[in-house]
Amino acid sequence: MANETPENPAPPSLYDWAGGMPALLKLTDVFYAKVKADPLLQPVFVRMDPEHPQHVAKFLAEVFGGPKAYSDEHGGHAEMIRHHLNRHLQEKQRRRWVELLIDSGDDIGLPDDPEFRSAFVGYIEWGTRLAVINSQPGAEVTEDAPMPQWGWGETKGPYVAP
Ligand code: HEM
Repeated sequence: MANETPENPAPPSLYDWAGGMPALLKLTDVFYAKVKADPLLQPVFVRMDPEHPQHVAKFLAEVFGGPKAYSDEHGGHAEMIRHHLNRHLQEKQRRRWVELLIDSGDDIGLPDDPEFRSAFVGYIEWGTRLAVINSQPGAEVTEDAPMPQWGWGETKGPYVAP
């Protein structure tokens, strides 16, 4: 961050604020259990790879400023897009995906300060809408698409008590 000083350090990454890899692994574990039991989403994930929850946790970790494990081990952004091609995802399925992920965040005690949740939901809205777009007929993969990097956005940092 450009203006950081010892008195005014850079804010933590969303990854660190969320609780790092243990929190994201717990989040996707709880989330995909809900997905598998959900009538709208169950058919979409019927052939889900058993490691899918861990892969998505690594993807989220990287987007939120954590280790670059999804890029190094699983093919990066292009590979994520490839998994969504021709899935014909519908808006109502996207909405349910978002709802269940937020519910899972509450279940595992993900930080619930307004600043974190606003940044988290901002990414989830953006990412799920892209997933739907990339699942429609004719969508193509851009091989060198960079991994998104998500920060605090307009809130500029975590909640600080008055
Ligand atoms: C922020 C939004 C999203 C992110 C970050 C995300 C991330 C990912 C990643 C990383 C993979 C590949 C996993 C791997 O490498 O094994 C994947 C696959 C997949 N995603 Fe998403 N996804 C998002 C939204 C959605 C939505 C909204 C749906 C459906 C409603 C969806 C359905 C799927 C399906 C069906 C697969 C393939 C699962 C399998 O065959 O194992 N995704 N997603």
